[in-house]
Amino acid sequence: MQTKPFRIGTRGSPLALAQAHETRSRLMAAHGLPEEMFEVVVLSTTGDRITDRSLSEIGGKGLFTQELEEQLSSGELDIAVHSSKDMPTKLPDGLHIAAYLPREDFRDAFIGRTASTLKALPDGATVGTASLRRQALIRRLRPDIQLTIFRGSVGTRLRKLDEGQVDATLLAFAGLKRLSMEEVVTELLDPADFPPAPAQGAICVESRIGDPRTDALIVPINDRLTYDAVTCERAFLAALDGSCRTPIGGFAICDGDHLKFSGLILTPDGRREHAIEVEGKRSDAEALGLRAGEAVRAAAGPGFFDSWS
Ligand SMILES: NCc1[nH]cc(CCC(=O)O)c1CC(=O)O
Repeated sequence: MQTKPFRIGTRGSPLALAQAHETRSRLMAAHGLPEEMFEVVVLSTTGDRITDRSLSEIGGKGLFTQELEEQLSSGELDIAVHSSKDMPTKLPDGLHIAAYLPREDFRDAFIGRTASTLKALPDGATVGTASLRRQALIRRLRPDIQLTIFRGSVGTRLRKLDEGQVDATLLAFAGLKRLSMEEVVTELLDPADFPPAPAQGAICVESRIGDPRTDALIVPINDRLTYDAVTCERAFLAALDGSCRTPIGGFAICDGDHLKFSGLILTPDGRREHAIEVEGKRSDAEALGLRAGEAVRAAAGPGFFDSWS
């Protein structure tokens, strides 16, 4: 009997490819299947083609996922592998996140050229980042710093740093580790005062709802701790509408059956903020995230969200 290879869709950036290959390796190991059973299919997305503007300017997170999701819905792909952080909170009808791989370190990494820590940067130093969250968190700690929009792949950003375009940049530690580039990191930022983006550091597998062949393959590679933590974080984002113009940080930590979530929203200038902590049962992960999002939204009041839109 001839079996069609299982088609794994991914973007073509080095990080995306590393994530797709990790997913394939885990599938091969979980089922004892040979590499030929899996085909990694590389697609270019709108987000990959536009690299000179910030994501919020060009329309947000969906730009990295749309092409993959279209091919998934049409049956061209069996799964799509993504950075969970890049996933919109609402997925197209008929698709869902079927699994999360074991999460990598979710902290942000500081990569300094003229100083090794954020605190030690000279007055008025420049930092390159396109992330509204990182910009707001930097402004909150170091209002003197000049921010430059920095996009492109991890390699592109590190090259710009090397060329001296900025004094420092920030990247997800997880991405650097997956690319075996962690030696460039000069400081790991403490999530207590520099919370990561919700879902940072977690690879997710998106598939069609009601596709038993795919479910049978995917379910064994799901990491339940990651699933619950990221589900909570994404619920927090969803409760806040996940607008990509709102700087939002947050992370959940699972310990046995217990889950603790810490979230933060701030204004882009980093001057106003609302923090929240909730904890409870891991099985209530989604409800806890929603509750945290609703509480922080109520505490902030509508004026908080209007003040910059
Ligand atoms: N938006 C780009 C993006 N999406 C996911 C990661 C890192 C890997 C991860 O969070 O899993 C990155 C790069 C970065 O923020 O440094």
